[in-house]
Amino acid sequence: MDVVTVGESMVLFEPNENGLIQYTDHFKKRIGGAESNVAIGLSKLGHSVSWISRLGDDPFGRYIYSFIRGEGVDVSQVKFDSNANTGIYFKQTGGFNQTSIYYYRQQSAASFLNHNDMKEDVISKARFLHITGITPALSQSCYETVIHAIKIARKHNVKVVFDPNIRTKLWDSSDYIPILKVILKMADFFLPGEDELKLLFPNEAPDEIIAKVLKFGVSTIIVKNGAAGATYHTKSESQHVSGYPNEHVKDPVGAGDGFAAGFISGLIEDLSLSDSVKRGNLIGSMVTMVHGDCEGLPSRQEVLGFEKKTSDVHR
Ligand SMILES: Nc1ncnc2c1ncn2[C@@H]1O[C@H](COP(=O)(O)OP(=O)(O)O)[C@@H](O)[C@H]1O
Ligand SMILES: O=C(O)C(=O)C[C@H](O)[C@H](O)COP(=O)(O)O
Repeated sequence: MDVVTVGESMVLFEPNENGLIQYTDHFKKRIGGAESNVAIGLSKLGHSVSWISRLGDDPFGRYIYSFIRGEGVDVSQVKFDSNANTGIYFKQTGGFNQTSIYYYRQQSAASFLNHNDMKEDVISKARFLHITGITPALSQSCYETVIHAIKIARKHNVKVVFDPNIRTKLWDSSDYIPILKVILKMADFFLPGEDELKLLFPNEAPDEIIAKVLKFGVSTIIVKNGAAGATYHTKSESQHVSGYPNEHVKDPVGAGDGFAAGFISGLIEDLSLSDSVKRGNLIGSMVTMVHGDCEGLPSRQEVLGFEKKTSDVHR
């Protein structure tokens, strides 16, 4: 495997028409989940990736399983649990030009992930382990699972990519600060949004934060900044890589995961850091143009077509 990732996926319900959920009668059923978004993105770019998770033994679980498997992701490490439900969530994008997320995922099947679900022979053979800050927010056993997976990765020189994906609705107050810092200190690549850096290091200057994180042992920090692109920092250089602003943003959710898929894909192909960030920016931008968290993740041909676009109609 090129990449292994672990985390929860949920069925996502989104109003069929622009409007507030309170007044909506019809919903479109989709799927979401940061780690499976990244897995699907990598698979569509031609890489081998395994997604580890737990799903309820229910129709939603089977729908998610088939969808992710259908995108070419290895799901051999996914377990069905007959004693817990698959998580769901609702997304309101229409209305007042603000996206709101409502989770129904407490005690979900994925919140019962435990360290026995992490197989050394699976993780040790990968080049990268992708971890987000969502999984440790789900339960104590999920937190321990993530730490266990990272320890296996480090033992076998598998590089750890950490996206903090801070979801304040999943945490009690600012509990995420010490917990996500434990993970950060074990990571090789750190992919925060600019806003997330401020949440993790309140009242500290950006330069000081970068210096501190590099001292933790993280080799590369990539700070994402929406349409503006992203800036990467290593011990020896800092460089801003311009984004791909577009006038067709339909849904911003999933851009960060698209970025992660593009960036990791660049690393797998031994592109330079700058070109890997550029690919992340491109895919992040493409994801925003399509409704849904993962439906805008492009294939390799679509990436090339987008870069060389000469016409709006392809026939
Ligand atoms: N409106 C946008 N236009 C173009 N590119 C975007 C836009 N929003 C996000 N992106 C791309 O996706 C990346 C990740 O998005 P961002 O919103 O910064 O991350 P996160 O969701 O993790 O906070 C950005 O660095 C950028 O490359
Ligand atoms: O919220 C959660 O728990 C999820 O996993 C659902 C979403 O699919 C990702 O959060 C999208 O993440 P971004 O790419 O950062 O927008």
